[in-house]
Amino acid sequence: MTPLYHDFAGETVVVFGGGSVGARKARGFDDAARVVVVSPAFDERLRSLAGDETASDEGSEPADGPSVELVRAAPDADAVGDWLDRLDPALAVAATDDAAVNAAVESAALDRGVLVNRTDVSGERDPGSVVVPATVEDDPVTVALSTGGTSPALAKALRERIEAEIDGAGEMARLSGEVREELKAEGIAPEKRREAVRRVVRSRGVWKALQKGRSYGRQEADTVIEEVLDR
Ligand SMILES: C[C@@]1(CC(=O)O)c2cc3[nH]c(cc4nc(cc5[nH]c(cc(n2)[C@H]1CCC(=O)O)[C@@](C)(CC(=O)O)[C@@H]5CCC(=O)O)C(CC(=O)O)=C4CCC(=O)O)c(CCC(=O)O)c3CC(=O)O
Ligand SMILES: NC(=O)C1=CN([C@@H]2O[C@H](COP(=O)(O)OP(=O)(O)OC[C@H]3O[C@@H](n4cnc5c(N)ncnc54)[C@H](O)[C@@H]3O)[C@@H](O)[C@H]2O)C=CC1
Repeated sequence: MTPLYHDFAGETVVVFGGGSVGARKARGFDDAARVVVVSPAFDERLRSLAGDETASDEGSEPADGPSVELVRAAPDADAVGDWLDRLDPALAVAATDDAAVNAAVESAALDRGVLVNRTDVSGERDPGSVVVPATVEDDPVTVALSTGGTSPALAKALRERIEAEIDGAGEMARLSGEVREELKAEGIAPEKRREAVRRVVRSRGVWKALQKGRSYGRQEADTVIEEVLDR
């Protein structure tokens, strides 16, 4: 499997199954995509995510923009293809507790060239079938972690470790991004510029100073940069 970051902005993600797994997957996509959950019943978390009043009957049009919409229906294996044709999603998530329905979601999605996430199987996937990784975010930094479907519990445990490990990475990304743009604009020779940026992102002093605040981090970074540029 090859890890990729995919932007679902403006796309629809359909989740079949409104239980605890469907709720977790829906939450993973609702920042960017329009998420439609098709299920006869909905987990408490989904109802609060969507607001009860948005639960609508089969056939109504989804809203524009990122959102979670709950559609009350229990398509059988033969019907899931029609749902995909109607909703035209970029990704379908099979998260029902009915293996036949999940299998039908997978094959109907693969037939239509729609990405599919089968939540009830692990290990090897068919081409076009994706896994949802454990993720850590410190904007604009994101870490995605998969055990290749072998051990989701380990993915979760490793995610918790990394969360602590990359504390402050978002600030560091902004600071070092700013530094590299400035050094480029100043016309510093590429080799020196790269060395300066490499030293900043590895400097314990800069990481520590950033915890106190952006301007402290900037000061410490400037000291490191001056050393490299020898000015
Ligand atoms: C293959 C995959 C398909 C997919 O869903 O994409 C899949 C499949 C299955 N998960 C199962 C169980 C559990 N899943 C979790 C948790 C997570 N599962 C996630 C992803 C994936 N799960 C994909 C592989 C990812 C990889 O490559 O590592 C995470 C990372 C992302 C997310 O889902 O958001 C999220 C952690 C998020 C976080 O915390 O950061 C826990 C832990 C817990 O609940 O505490 C348990 C219980 C412990 C255990 O069983 O390990 C079962 C058995 C169901 C049963 O027994 O019936 C199956 C199906 C099977 O194994 O057949
Ligand atoms: N990938 C993962 O991280 C995990 C996956 N699983 C797997 O995911 C599946 C779902 O787990 P839970 O959410 O805990 O189960 P659950 O029983 O809480 O939820 C299943 C949902 O599917 C709905 N449903 C049933 N028939 C349907 C149909 N024809 N169309 C649409 N929705 C339908 C039910 O109403 C219910 O809301 C299980 O089969 C399990 O094997 C379980 C734990 C973790």
